Amino acid sequence: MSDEPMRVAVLGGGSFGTALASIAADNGARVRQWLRDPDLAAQINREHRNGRYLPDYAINPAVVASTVMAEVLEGADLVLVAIPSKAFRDVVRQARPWLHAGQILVSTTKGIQEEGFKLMSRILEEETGFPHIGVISGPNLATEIAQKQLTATVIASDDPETRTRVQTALGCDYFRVYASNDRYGVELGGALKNIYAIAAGMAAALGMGENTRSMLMTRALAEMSRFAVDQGANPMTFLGLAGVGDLIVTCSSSLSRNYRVGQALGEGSTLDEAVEALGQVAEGVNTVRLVRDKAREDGVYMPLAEGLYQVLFEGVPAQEMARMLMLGEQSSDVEFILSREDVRQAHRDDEGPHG
Ligand SMILES: NC(=O)c1ccc[n+]([C@@H]2O[C@H](COP(=O)([O-])OP(=O)(O)OC[C@H]3O[C@@H](n4cnc5c(N)ncnc54)[C@H](O)[C@@H]3O)[C@@H](O)[C@H]2O)c1
Ligand SMILES: O=P(O)(O)OC[C@H](O)CO
Repeated sequence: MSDEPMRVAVLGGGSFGTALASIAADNGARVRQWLRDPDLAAQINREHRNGRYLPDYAINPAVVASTVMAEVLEGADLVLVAIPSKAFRDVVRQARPWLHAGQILVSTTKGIQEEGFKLMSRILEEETGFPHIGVISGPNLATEIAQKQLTATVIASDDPETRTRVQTALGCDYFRVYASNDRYGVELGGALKNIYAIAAGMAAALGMGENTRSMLMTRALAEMSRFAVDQGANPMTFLGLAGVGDLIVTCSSSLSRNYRVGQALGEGSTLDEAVEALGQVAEGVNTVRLVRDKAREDGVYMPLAEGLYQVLFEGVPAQEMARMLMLGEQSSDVEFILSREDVRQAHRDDEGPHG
């Protein structure tokens, strides 16, 4: 490997993109960050601060921000795409003329494209056809990372070079980077947990207790892994940082934007009011709609996603969601040990001919 510093490009000027850019610069990389807003780019270059998304964070002065894609991508070895899912493909298309097959392309985005139910790394693949593609996901609240609180993420790719290069670029003493080859599972975990973070925020605002929160998170894990396995992911991924790890943090912290949307709904706001007050993207709002439709289409049992969908889009009061949870099927605890079908069959047998 050469002694030249790694050249990292970050697309996106939000809080996570900014924190990752600064970590890479701390690790000695030459870092360029692309964003749309020229005033924010100027502020990052002048004050080494992102006043819009992470006002109290001292960005490494070596990070150079720009609104010009060519300047940011020129010579980049690693490209991190930190753009909300709705704009992701569009931004990758803008970047495409400066991308090449030798680069490592990594999505940080925890969302789903409506057309074709596609995850972001799939979009990277479709738009480029390049071989070094990965995704990072884990318990990664940007605000805490900016405070250098200890945490870890997962780099998932079936390409070993992508995994090791990202571990080198981003791993440091407060941000560990673990590896996985289940790209789809890791990416789906990151998208799905946003649904349950909204439900958890709502439950907290409605005054539900710790037992309830624990039940909600655990049944959420069962539901998200059931769905993910149906879609082809490895269930073991959900035992890791990008599964249960990210679920716990996002369902527990009001630093999570998805959790905050849920809290606002539980306090009586409409969805529009909750999203407007947030002023940032909460991917879970869109994800719950897409996942609920997909689960229905594929016959996957997802009572929590269904209940949340009804609260968000069909005017069902938030209190009803808790009731629906308690009225759901009393089925298997861990389906990979005892299948739901076995529990159902036992009930049918118990009812017998008189039942
Ligand atoms: N913030 C976090 O704590 C966090 C942590 C882990 C992962 N993520 C994921 O990473 C992704 C990026 O998160 P973030 O918090 O850095 O940013 P964000 O989701 O708040 O997005 C903001 C950035 O995207 C830009 N953007 C939005 N629409 C755009 C468009 N049409 N064209 C160009 N740029 C556009 C905004 O200008 C801004 O720079 C998210 O999708 C999220 O799921 C976020
Ligand atoms: O602020 P959220 O809800 O988008 O969550 C941020 C990260 O995904 C937490 O890992």
